[in-house]
Amino acid sequence: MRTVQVELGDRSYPIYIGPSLLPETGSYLEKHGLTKKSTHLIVTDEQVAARHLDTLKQSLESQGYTAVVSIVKSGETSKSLAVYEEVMTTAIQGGLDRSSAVLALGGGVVGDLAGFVAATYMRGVKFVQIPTTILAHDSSVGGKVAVNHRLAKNMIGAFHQPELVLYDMDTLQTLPAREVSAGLAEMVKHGLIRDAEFAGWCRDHASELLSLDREALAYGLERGCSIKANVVSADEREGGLRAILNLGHTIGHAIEAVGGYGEFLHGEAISIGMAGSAMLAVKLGRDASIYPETVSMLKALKLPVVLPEHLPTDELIAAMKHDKKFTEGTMVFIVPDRIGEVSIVKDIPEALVREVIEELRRKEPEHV
Ligand SMILES: NC(=O)c1ccc[n+]([C@@H]2O[C@H](COP(=O)([O-])OP(=O)(O)OC[C@H]3O[C@@H](n4cnc5c(N)ncnc54)[C@H](O)[C@@H]3O)[C@@H](O)[C@H]2O)c1
Ligand SMILES: O=C(O)C(=O)C[C@@H](O)[C@H](O)[C@H](O)COP(=O)(O)O
Ligand SMILES: [Zn+2]
Repeated sequence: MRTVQVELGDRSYPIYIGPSLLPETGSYLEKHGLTKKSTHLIVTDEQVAARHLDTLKQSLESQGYTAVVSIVKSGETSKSLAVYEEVMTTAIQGGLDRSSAVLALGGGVVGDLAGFVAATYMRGVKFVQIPTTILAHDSSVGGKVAVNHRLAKNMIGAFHQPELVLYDMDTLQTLPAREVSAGLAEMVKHGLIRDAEFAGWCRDHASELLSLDREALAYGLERGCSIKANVVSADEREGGLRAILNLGHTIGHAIEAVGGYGEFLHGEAISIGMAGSAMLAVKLGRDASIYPETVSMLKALKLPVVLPEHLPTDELIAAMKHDKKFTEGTMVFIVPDRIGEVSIVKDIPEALVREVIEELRRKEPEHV
């Protein structure tokens, strides 16, 4: 088993990554001091429940824990205020109290939704992340929790750190191929922002990662989580540095919102967004190789890099103006300086963003 620590003073917590962890959840909760006197809440989705809910329930029962369960529909549309209210209803009817915890069993959708419930139920209760997707090596770490608004992603949310992250890699073996690639988008993002060698490693080990080779995955998840943990430890509430984790997200979140939260998976949308940021970097005078190199890494992981025709530029630009980095009337982008290093650049002219959007619809470097 590998352990990555998120250092946040008295809110520090471990990310346990390894096989056969889900059946041991009860023992981990005990080790982390979760009470057996209150009822807890498991939040999961239909696909994950069908595969993993019984194992979790049995593990909790065997250690003397009681939990009620809220099963939401699978997919991004469950990150909504309507579903949040449903989950809250289960928590209230189940009699959760201030010593209870919310356990998120699933991918980033369940994690963000359940986390927002944990952050707000009785003004905040304990939270445990039990991720089951590759993408969730990002979403389960760092405490950003939220639901979407029709007009903009993650618009209604909070910062609420988990007590622990229990990442049972066995669960990943049942992920559909499209979800595997989408998850790898955030993995290579962690390399692109902070570690050129790791970004190259992701490309060079793409076939192992795509085929869910356990050793490659364990290394990739550990390295991705470590990079994320370091950034979060340095800037928990995104006063500055943490914004680098948003590489590709200004365009990516706009694609998700304009696409109606369902057409594109988060990882697919930010892959196109990362290609766009690399294109923007070149337009801003960075080395011309950044764009083809970025695109080659994304394509190796079977990710999209071209923006589909049917998403109107005006709607995308309007959605981008709801980006959380958009302040004081200026567009802020995370711009690669080279592979493995990025800058937070303010005052990006809208005309330049429009140019990138238009080119992103058709352009794919020929030599990639
Ligand atoms: N909070 C953060 O820091 C953060 C970071 C990155 C992404 N996110 C958010 O995460 C969300 C995307 O997360 P995701 O990609 O994990 O999506 P997801 O939670 O929707 O899971 C993807 C799909 O895979 C299914 N699934 C999950 N685990 C499975 C398994 N083990 N086997 C088979 N199927 C399984 C789910 O039912 C779902 O249909 C987005 O909403 C994004 O905004 C948040
Ligand atoms: O943890 C962060 O910080 C991130 O930006 C990670 C992103 O991958 C993630 O998609 C996050 O939810 C985006 O947050 P937002 O603040 O742009 O809504
Ligand atoms: Zn993301």
